[in-house]
This record gives sequence, C-alpha cells and structure tokens, in this order.
Amino acid sequence: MARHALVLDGVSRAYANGVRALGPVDLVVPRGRFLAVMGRSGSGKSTLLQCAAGLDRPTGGSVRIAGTDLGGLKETALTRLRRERIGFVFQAHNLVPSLTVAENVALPLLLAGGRVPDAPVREALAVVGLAGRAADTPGRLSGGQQQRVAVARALVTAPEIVFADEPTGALDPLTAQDVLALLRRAVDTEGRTVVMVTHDPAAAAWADSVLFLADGLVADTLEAPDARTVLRIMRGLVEAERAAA
Ligand SMILES: Nc1ncnc2c1ncn2[C@@H]1O[C@H](COP(=O)(O)OP(=O)(O)OP(=O)(O)O)[C@@H](O)[C@H]1O
Repeated sequence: MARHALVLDGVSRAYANGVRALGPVDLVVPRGRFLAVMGRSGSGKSTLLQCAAGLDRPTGGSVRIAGTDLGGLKETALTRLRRERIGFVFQAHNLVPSLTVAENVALPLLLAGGRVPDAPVREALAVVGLAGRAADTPGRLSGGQQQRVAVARALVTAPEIVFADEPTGALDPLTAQDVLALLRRAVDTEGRTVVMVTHDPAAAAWADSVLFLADGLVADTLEAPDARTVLRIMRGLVEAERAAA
C-alpha cells in the first residue's frame, strides 16, 4: 500500500494564452492527513485541486494518488479512478434533486456497477447524523444538511483521498463547523485523507497543516494551524504582493 495519499512532483499548469496558473509545485500528503490549501483569489488553489484530483491534466510534472501516476492513465481509467478512489465535496453540493438522500449517497457505488448494498449508505448517513432523512429529497433539507449528505456521498466508497473545494463557503459559521467536524472525524477515526481549499482561516484551523499559494507557487506552509496564525500569514502574503507591485 502506498504510504502517501497524494504526491505532486513539479506540477504546473499553463494555459494556451500563456497564463501559468500553477507551479511548479511539489507536495506530499501522507495518508490520514487533513491539508488545507489557502491563498488569495487567483493564486492557483482550484487549479491545484483540479490537477491533483485528475479533473484537469497538468502541463508539467506528475500527480500520484496512492501510488498511481495519473499521467499514465487514459481518460476512461482516470474517470474510474476518480469515481472509485476519490471523494469530492464542492461548495455547491451538486446533489441530484430528483433522487432521495439515500440514492444520492449511493450514487458513486451505483456508478461503480453492480448491486448497491444498503449497509454502507445507511452507515454513511448515520455518521453525518441524517439517518432519518434517507427517503427525503435534497430540496427538503437545509443547506448545511445538504452539505452533510455531500460529505456522506464523498466518503461512502472509502476513498483514498477526499478533495473539498470551499465546502463551507455557503454555510453560516456554526453549520460550517458541523461539516468541518465530519471531515476531521473521517481523518481521525477512519484514516481518510482530506485536501480542502478554503478562504476561511477558521476552516483551515481544522486541518493538520496549511499550504499557502501565491501566484501559483507554494509561498508558505504551517503545521498545527490556528486561525490567528493563518490570518497573519495571509496578511503577510498580501503585503508582500503589494510591495512587489
Ligand atoms: N481556463 C483558463 N484559462 C486561462 N487562465 C485561467 C484559466 N483558469 C484559471 N486561469 C487563471 O489561473 C490563475 C489561477 O486560477 P485559480 O482558479 O486556480 O485560482 P484560485 O486561487 O482558485 O482563485 P479563487 O479563490 O478566486 O477561486 C488565475 O490567474 C486565473 O485567471
């Protein structure tokens, strides 16, 4: 079993118009770690996440998920890897409105083929505190509850890694804490690995470490973050940018 959930080796992403959105970036995320990625708007956070998750192909370097080099995979194999070995949580939770809560959680298992056993779905919903809402449609749930369903869906396949892009961006601070606590729990009790893009220092403080991006490059890292130190580093990055302008 590969020791690291995610390894980026000199990953860069340039666009045809000459914009270098990212890199080169080196990054190692061991299994069972919670990493937050921060940086100002346009610093390359989403680009990093998309390349790391196999949603976008880097223009340089390599990405390995649990030892598998994504660059060596054809599109169908990459799609299967994303479906079976990666969990996703986005700001807009992307639940299917016409399916029930349980069916939404079961979706990644269904897409993997075969009969979907009830137990993992029931268990995933119980973990996020929504066992009683399995038969509801998402529209009957609050935004926070919907995001908890999205977390259950991301975890139901027991993925190698979960990528979360601003998972609490649309939630009030208390509801956000519930969702962050679920991600933290998945790391602490199930040994999952989480990489989360966020703008919120309080959200980043739930992680084990923070990666700060500026202009597509790693500008700083912080272990055992607290919100105040995260904010101080972010302020420093803004000032450095102003001074350079
Ligand atoms: N398709 C594209 N074509 C050209 N440039 C792009 C494209 N997508 C992103 N960029 C540029 O790449 C840079 C990084 O963008 P990215 O979306 O990764 O930043 P971000 O840190 O996630 O920003 P935000 O916090 O606003 O979501 C920006 O300068 C952006 O304008």
